[in-house]
Amino acid sequence: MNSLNTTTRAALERHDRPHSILIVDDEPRMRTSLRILLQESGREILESKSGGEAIATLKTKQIDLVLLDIILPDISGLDVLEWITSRGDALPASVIIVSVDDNIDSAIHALRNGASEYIRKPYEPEVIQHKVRNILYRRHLERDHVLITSRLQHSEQLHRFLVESSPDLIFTLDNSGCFTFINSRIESLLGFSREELIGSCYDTIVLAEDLKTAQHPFTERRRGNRATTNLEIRLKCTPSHYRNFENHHIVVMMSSTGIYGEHDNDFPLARCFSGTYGVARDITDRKIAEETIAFQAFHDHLTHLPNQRLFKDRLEMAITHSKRHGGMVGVMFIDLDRFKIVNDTHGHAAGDELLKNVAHRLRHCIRAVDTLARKGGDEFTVLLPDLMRAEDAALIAEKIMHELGIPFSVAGQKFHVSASIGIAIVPRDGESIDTLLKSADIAMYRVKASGKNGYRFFTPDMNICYTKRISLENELRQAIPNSEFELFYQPQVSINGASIIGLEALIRWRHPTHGLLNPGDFIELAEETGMIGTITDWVLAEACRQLAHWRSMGFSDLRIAVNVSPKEFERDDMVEQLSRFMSTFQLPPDSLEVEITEKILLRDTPSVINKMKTLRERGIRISIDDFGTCYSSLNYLRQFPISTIKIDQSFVRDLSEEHRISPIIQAIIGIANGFGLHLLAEGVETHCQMQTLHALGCNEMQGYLFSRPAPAEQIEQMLCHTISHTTLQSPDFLTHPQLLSPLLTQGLQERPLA
Ligand SMILES: Nc1nc2c(ncn2[C@@H]2O[C@@H]3COP(=O)(O)O[C@H]4[C@@H](O)[C@H](n5cnc6c(=O)[nH]c(N)nc65)O[C@@H]4COP(=O)(O)O[C@H]3[C@H]2O)c(=O)[nH]1
Repeated sequence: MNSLNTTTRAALERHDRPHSILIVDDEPRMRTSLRILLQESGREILESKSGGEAIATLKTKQIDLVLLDIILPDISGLDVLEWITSRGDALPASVIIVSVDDNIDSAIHALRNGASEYIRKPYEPEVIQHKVRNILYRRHLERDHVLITSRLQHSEQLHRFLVESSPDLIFTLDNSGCFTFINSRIESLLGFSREELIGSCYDTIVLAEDLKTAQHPFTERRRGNRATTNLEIRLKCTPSHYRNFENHHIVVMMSSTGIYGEHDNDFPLARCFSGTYGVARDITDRKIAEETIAFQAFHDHLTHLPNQRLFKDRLEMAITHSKRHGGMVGVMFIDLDRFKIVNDTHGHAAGDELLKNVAHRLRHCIRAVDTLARKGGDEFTVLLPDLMRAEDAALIAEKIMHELGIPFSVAGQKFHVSASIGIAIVPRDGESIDTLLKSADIAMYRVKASGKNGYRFFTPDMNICYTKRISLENELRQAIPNSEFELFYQPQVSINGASIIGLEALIRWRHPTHGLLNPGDFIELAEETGMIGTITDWVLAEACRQLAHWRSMGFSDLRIAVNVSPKEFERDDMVEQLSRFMSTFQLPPDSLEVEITEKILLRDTPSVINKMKTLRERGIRISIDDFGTCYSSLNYLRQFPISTIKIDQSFVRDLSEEHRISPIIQAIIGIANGFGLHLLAEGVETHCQMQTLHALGCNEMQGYLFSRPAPAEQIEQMLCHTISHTTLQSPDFLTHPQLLSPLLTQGLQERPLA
C-alpha cells in the first residue's frame, strides 16, 4: 500500500524544492554561526530556539535536516528526536545531534533512536559542512526512491483496481495454456473461483463443442493486428451457477495476444514467449436478443411456428429443387372450422390457448422435412417438399383431420375442432408461390362451401367459385358508398291486443346484378373482412331514423329491434354510438331493443356484462335471439340484465298438429315467467303454431303467418291499417289467425297512405 500521504507526495514531487534545514539551539550565537556555515544556494535555513518551537515548525513544514541540540530550555533534544521518528513519515527529517554532551551513552542513545550523526561542540566547520552535504545528498536519493516506490505502488493499485473492477474477464495463461492470472469477474460470470482455475488448463471453462475453436485464441502467440480479436466463444458455467436460460453457458467475445518476456538463453536475440493475455466480454444477453429478433422475424409469436415469410422462403427452395430434380411438392392450406365462435364465446385467451394446442398437434402429423407455418388467425399452411405421389398429401390431410378430431381440453373445457384443408401440388397446379398458395386457398374454400371438415385437391374449375367470392367482397365494399343496403322490417305482434307492438329491422342488400340479397348471403363475409362495423353503424342510424319518422306519425308506442353481431357488441364504442344515434333522433331509450345472440352470454366477460348493464341503465332493451340453442345456464339469466328472450324458430318449427307439446318451449316460457322477462316467439308460420304458443302462455310473436319482412313503405301502410281497423278483436284473431295478414294486405290495397 502507498504509505505516503498526499501532502508528502506532493512535497516530494517538487524536485527543484530547496533543501530545508532547521537549526534547533537555544544559543542565538550558535544558530547564527551554523546558519553562516551552512548557508548556500538551494538551501533554506530555519531556526528554533526551543524543542516546542522546533516541533511546531516540523508540523507545518517539510524539513530535510534538523541540527538538534540536546539541551534545550523546554524539552530535551532527544524528545524532539523521538517525536520526529515516531511520526511514521515515509521520509522523516534526518537529524544531526550537535551537543556539548560528550557522554558516549548520549551519543549511542541518539543514534539508536534515529539520529544520523552525532557531533560534539565545538565542532570543526569542515566536518559539519561535509556531514550536512552527505546527508542532504543521501536524502536526495532517498527522496527519489520513495517517490518512485510511491508512484509504482500507486500505479499498481490503479491497475489492480481497473482489472478487478472490469466488467470483462481478464486473464493470462502460461505457454502451456494454464491460467496464471484471472480477475474476479470469473466468479460472477461463470461461478468458478479464481483459486480453482489458477494452474488449470483453459479447457476447464470452454464448452466442449467450442474447444477446437478455442485452441488458438487461448494459446495465442501472435501480437498486434494478427492476434485474435472479437472471436465468439462459449464458456461453461459451473452447475451451481446456471443462469436463467437453458443452455448453461455464456457467449463471450474474446481478444487475446501473446506475452513475451526475458531473452531466451539459447537465442539471446529472440524474445521468449511466456504465455497469452486475453480479455473476454460477456455478450450473452445481446446474443439472446439477436436470436429472439431473428426468431421473431421468421416465426409466429403465439405458436412459435414459422411465419409466412419463412414458409414462402422454404416453398421457393422446394419449387426450385423440384424444377431441377423433378418430384412433387405439396402445399396445404388449413383453416379451422367455426373457430371464430370459440373466440366469440370463450374469449381470446381461450382461443389463443386452443390455437397453440392445435399447432402442437399439427406439428406431429408431418415429417421433419415438412414445414408447418401459421398464416395468421386460425389459418395454417403446410409445405410437403418431397412427395412421391400427390395422394401422399391426402394421407397427411387425413391424419390431420383424425388428430384434430380428438377433443382438445383448454382451461378445463372440452373443444371439438375440425378443419377445412385445400391442397395444391407442384408442378401440376403451378410453379409460383402466389399461384400455389392461392390454389390451396381456393380448394380450402371449396371444402368450406360444401360443409367444412374435409380436404380437397385444387382443380382448375374451382377458380370460378373463388373469383365470385372475391368479386362479392369487392362489391360489398362499395355497397355503403353506393347506398345499396336497405332495411326491411318484420312486425312483432301481440296476440292479446291484436296489434303490432314492434318491428325487427333486417338488413337487405340490393345488389346491382344479383338482386335482393338476404343477410345470410353477405353478413359472414362482412364479419370475416371486418366490414361489419360500418354496416352495423349504418343499420343503427337508419333504424333510429325510421323509427323517429314513424313515431312522428303517431305510432308513439312502436319499438324497433336491431341485430348486433357478437363481435360488434364487443366494440368499445358500442354503447356510446347507440346513445348518440338515439339522442340525434330524440328517441326514448325503451323504443330500441338490441338483439344479441346467446353466444355472447357464454363469453361471460366483464366487458360484456358492463356493456349490458350500461345499456339497461340507459333504458335500452336487450333481447336474446335464438334462446335455448346454446344451452346457456339459468345462472346467465340471473347475471345478465336481459329484457326479452326470443324462442328460436327451430323450436317453433317442431310444433305441429301432431306435436303440440314441446318440453323445450314449455321450459323457456317457464324461465321467462320465472325471471319476469318479456317473451317472443319467432318463425311462427302456421295457425297451429300460433295457437299452441298462445295456449302455452306466449303472447308475442313474429313470423310469416303475420307478415314477411317488408320494406319501410309497406310496413307504414300496415301500421296505418291496423290502427284504423278497429273491428279486429283478439278472440276473432285467435280463431281466425290469418286475419291479420290478409286484412293488412287488403288494407294495403284498399287504403291509401294517410
Ligand atoms: N323460415 C322462416 N323464417 C322467418 C320467419 N319469420 C322471420 N323469419 C326470418 O328469420 C330471421 C329472423 O332474424 P334473426 O333470427 O335475427 O336472424 C337474422 C340475423 O341474425 C341476421 N341479421 C339480419 N339483419 C342483420 C343486421 O342488420 N345485422 C346483423 N349483424 N345481423 C343481421 O341475419 C339473420 C337472418 O335474417 P333474415 O334472412 O332476414 O331472416 C330473418 C327473417 O326473415 C318465418 O316465419 N319462417
